[in-house]
Amino acid sequence: MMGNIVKDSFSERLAAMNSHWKRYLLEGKFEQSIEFIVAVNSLVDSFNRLRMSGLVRLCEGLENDAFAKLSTESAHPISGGDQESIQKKIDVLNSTVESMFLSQEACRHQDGWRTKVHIDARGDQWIKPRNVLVVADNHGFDVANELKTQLSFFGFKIEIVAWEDQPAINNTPLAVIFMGVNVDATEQQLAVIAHLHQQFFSSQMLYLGEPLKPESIVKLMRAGVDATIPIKNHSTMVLSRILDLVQTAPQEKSHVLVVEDSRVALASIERTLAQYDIDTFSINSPDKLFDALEVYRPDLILMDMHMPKFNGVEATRVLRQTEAYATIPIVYLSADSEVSMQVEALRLGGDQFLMKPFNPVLLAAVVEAKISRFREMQRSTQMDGLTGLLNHASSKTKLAAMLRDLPLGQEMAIVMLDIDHFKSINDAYGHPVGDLVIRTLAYLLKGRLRSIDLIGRYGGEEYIVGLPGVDASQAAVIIDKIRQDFARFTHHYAGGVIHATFSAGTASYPDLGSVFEIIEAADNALLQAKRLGRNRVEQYQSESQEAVGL
Ligand SMILES: Nc1nc2c(ncn2[C@@H]2O[C@H](COP(=O)(O)OP(=O)(O)OP(=O)(O)O)[C@@H](O)[C@H]2O)c(=O)[nH]1
Repeated sequence: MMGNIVKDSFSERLAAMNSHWKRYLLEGKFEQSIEFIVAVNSLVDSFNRLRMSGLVRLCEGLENDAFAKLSTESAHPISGGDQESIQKKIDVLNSTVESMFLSQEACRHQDGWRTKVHIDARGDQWIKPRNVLVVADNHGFDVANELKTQLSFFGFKIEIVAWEDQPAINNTPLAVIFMGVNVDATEQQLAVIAHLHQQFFSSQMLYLGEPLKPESIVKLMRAGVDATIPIKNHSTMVLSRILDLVQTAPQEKSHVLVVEDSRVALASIERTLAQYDIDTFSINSPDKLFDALEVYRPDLILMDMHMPKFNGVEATRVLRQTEAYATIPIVYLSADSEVSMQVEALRLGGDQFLMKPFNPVLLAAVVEAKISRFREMQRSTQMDGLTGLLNHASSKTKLAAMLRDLPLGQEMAIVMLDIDHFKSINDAYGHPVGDLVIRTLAYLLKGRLRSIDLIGRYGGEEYIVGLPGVDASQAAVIIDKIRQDFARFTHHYAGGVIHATFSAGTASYPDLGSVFEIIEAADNALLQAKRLGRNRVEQYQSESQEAVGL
């Protein structure tokens, strides 16, 4: 299960943190306390990647307390009172994680990549149950109800309560949305926010209100609000925030290629990076660099400056001449403190210089920061700015990779979708309203399809979807449900409301063998859907070369 992959990536870190703390309690050594702090820090990072802001805060509270009490070498073992204070925070963290994942597992239906996906194309598997709590007053009820209607199209269960009511909720909500329609939050409302924040620590807290003054925003944040959203933006911003929460896929592990000829230095680098869950592959000479890059495909190279044959800067200059490695981050390690040499090394293509012996916390922080910026940069070239979906080129590349990695015997459907008469929407209501419709369909697809599915913006008002484990006719059923809901969806804009529809065509592997053929066939089925009157889904059938409609 995808949920388990997410859980495993940090449950291992949580277990490591607990075991470091137990070891410290037994022996009370300074080094063990540092290992414990490093493990807490790695857990913060893990929750950060998963955007679990509540758990991040809980962990940071523990980290700060641990730093304050454990970082003085002469203070060890620390007093019983200090141990108890840290223990309490660890207990709260453990029980919050446990209760949160028990409730999430109960309502999660996502399947993993390599498991056979059991398709019930009629069923509710495709509408993921998610609950959102909305807190509103009389002025906000209209907006809250409108939000409820909109979010329910995306498969959310919304409960609206008044500010003064106590919500009777058993499961932690994915998000709590506070409506502050007319004025700044009152002291009582801030108290309600703080109370719900304490009760649902891991939920995303959003405040939807009039444009707020910075001091009002600070007050809300102190009470536990994660983000404030101007009310006029609500339909797009709230949807995108909430869909981001349910779409967060586990971050891929970071991979670092270490080029280092000293065995001692290498062992220490590998141990440090492993503690941060960073994978390493090591070579002892730069002449093996290209072979290693080819097989390992790292996100960063950690390179010793002084090695036999040729040095780190020369190796970097060679690498930078190859297009594939022109931007990969390179961090040098060196015992040489001469500034002019460091400046020259950076000028010739390196990204950062770290001194040996290195500080483990700093090494891991530099490696993670560089990798995350590198990935962000790669992402921005792969993503469409308006919708946050994959763009045309990367959709095709990813679909080819999905087909290549498809488990033996599994089908995969590709769907082409196109909004109907979109030109006339633009002409009648203007480009920004057209953009809103484009974005809403993107959100609807993101909200309704699984996180293993591929969703791309193929052209202006055209989308491409890849559904592993699904054949063309099952895909047609799934997309047809989304089509019906999209046609009913009310798009709100400054001048009123409009409705829009889309047409779609489906085709699948193994009826057709290559991504190119499947896309072409799905596109033909889409054209057929347009010819037959639009607002419908057609399925490509290879035998008759005729598209079959639903
Ligand atoms: N608002 C907006 N419009 C876009 C964008 N990209 C493309 N378009 C417009 O989308 C329209 C596409 O129109 P057509 O390809 O003629 O098709 P259509 O009007 O949707 O008609 P059918 O597809 O035949 O139902 C063009 O007017 C483009 O200018 C975008 O990012 N935003």
